[in-house]
Amino acid sequence: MNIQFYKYQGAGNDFILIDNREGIVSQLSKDAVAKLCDRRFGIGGDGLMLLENLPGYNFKMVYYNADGNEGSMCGNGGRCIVAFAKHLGIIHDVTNFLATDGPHYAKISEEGNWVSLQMIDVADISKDGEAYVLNTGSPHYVKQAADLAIKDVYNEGYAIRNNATYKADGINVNFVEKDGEGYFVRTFERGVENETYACGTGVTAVALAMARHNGQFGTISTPIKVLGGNLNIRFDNDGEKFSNIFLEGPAELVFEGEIAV
Ligand SMILES: N[C@H](CCC[C@H](N)C(=O)O)C(=O)O
Repeated sequence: MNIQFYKYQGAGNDFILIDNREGIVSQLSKDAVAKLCDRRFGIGGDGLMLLENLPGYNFKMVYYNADGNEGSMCGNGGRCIVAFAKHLGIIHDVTNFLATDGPHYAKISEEGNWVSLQMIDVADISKDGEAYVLNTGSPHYVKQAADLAIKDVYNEGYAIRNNATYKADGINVNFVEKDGEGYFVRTFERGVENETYACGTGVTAVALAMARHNGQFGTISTPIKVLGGNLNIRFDNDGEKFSNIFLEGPAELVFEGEIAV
């Protein structure tokens, strides 16, 4: 069977999107998703999403990592599926959709290529040595680093993601370095099992962890540079929890086509 797909990217984190409102895709096997996401044997992508109907919401986001496993929340994927919903005419400037970690509110620019996505509130941040560990919809490990541009993110990220603490459930590993008013971040992603060009829940985790680290309270805006572009995170920190967290950045349709599944 041939299905129509759309390829999106947000700061270089790229995704395959399928309009599944009519239920054309009933069951995607792990192998089928992995093949579609393969950059040589398929379309290529860090993940694949189905946009589905759900009463009470504009749509439901179903997210798979590139290895074919159903993933947890994906921030850049969330921004891309909002742009996709606008492209399909399902929404205009605001939306309320359901993802695996709960409801998400988002705002999209008139041109449809800039998305501000609300993320779940975060109260718990723990430490693993010097690193911070927190869940922003997906689990993240945040570690400060020097000379990040030349760091071996693959091997160091791989070693942390596969150590005794994290091997079973996996974790996304973010390295962060101060950069002007904000930060530069590189991420080894669980489920892709490689470094990606950007990770939305990851830069969100970094912004919160750095606010905790630096004892910053109130309303905070943190620009973050990643390999694939620039993102911004806005949030409130009252000392008890982080709320009104928004991940902001570009989301663009790259191409569309048909593929056999
Ligand atoms: N790229 C994603 C993260 C995907 C989460 C996935 N790697 C997992 O831990 O299941 C983002 O922009 O937030």
